[in-house]
Amino acid sequence: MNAPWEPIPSPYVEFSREAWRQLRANTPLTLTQSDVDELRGLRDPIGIDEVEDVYLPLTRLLNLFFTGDSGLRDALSTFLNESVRPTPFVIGVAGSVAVGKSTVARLLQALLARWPEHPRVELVTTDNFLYPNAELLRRGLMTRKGFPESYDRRALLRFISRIKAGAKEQSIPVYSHLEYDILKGERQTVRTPDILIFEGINVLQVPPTGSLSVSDYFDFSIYVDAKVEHIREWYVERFLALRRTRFSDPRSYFHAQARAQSDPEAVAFAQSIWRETNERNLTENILPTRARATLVLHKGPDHAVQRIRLRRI
Ligand SMILES: Nc1ncnc2c1ncn2[C@@H]1O[C@H](COP(=O)(O)OP(=O)(O)O)[C@@H](O)[C@H]1O
Ligand SMILES: CC(C)(COP(=O)(O)O)[C@@H](O)C(=O)NCCC(=O)O
Repeated sequence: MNAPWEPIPSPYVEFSREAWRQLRANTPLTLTQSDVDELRGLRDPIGIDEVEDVYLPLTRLLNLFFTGDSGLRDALSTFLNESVRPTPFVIGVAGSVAVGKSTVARLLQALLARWPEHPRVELVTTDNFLYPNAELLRRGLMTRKGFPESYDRRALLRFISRIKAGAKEQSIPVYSHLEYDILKGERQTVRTPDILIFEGINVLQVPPTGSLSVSDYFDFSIYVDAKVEHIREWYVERFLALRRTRFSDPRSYFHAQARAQSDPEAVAFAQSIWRETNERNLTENILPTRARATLVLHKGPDHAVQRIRLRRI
């Protein structure tokens, strides 16, 4: 019998950025710096070198997994003695608020769509499935936005299971960061793609016992990781940048507040939203899901990916 202190082998293999970039093989660079500038989030300094070092090897790996999927489908077809049709390959992208998930997701969408095997790549963010503010207020959840209970989990599950079941198209709600709410009367149409990227803080959440969760439908998942103290800084810096830009739009939820607050008051306000909502959610709900990801991208203090961990078992 093994002694209780014997270590459990890690399911991951870890790469430095230098080692990972060698795995690009001959994957061509299909984006320019100005494409990257359009795709990156506010205050995300990502450059073309990072696309080459980190994201080209990653798209090569994803393409290999995508192609390998047809082998499993053939096995199932043989077993069932009927043809099993392809379903969209679903990639989950998880991680804290302000860690830069949306840049990763948009870059992957642009890069993967340039491969001939899977030209149709859709990107859906889970904020579209948040309850509207009126419902969050009714449930006493307005300061818990982003926590698992602030999402319509049945709608999330219905969406992803219909995608996998081959529904031609679906209409889903639309969340606006500007208005900080679900938009009344607006819908996004999602046509069943070759690849679906499903991005959101809680996509790797485990379901309550006995039920399914969206991650049960993932073919691959990515956790975007960084130290909590770095993400906190990024959140506050981004809040201040938004205050100088998007919050000046009268439609912005934070418009009146941004005008009334002094600079130090704005910093204290951003720090309090971070502390009371986002950091709590990170430590209680998001970070514990990291161990479930197929791949972990670890960012350093300058936002750049430094280390990559890939599940090999
Ligand atoms: N209050 C806000 N107003 C306008 N845009 C915002 C606001 N908060 C976040 N965003 C934008 O929404 C996107 C998603 O942000 P977030 O959920 O924190 O994820 P991440 O930073 O990991 O991509 C980012 O592009 C960010 O710039
Ligand atoms: C909308 C979010 C919950 C992110 O949602 P996601 O797309 O990751 O499901 C987050 O950006 C947010 O607004 N959090 C609430 C606290 C805050 O204002 O930062």
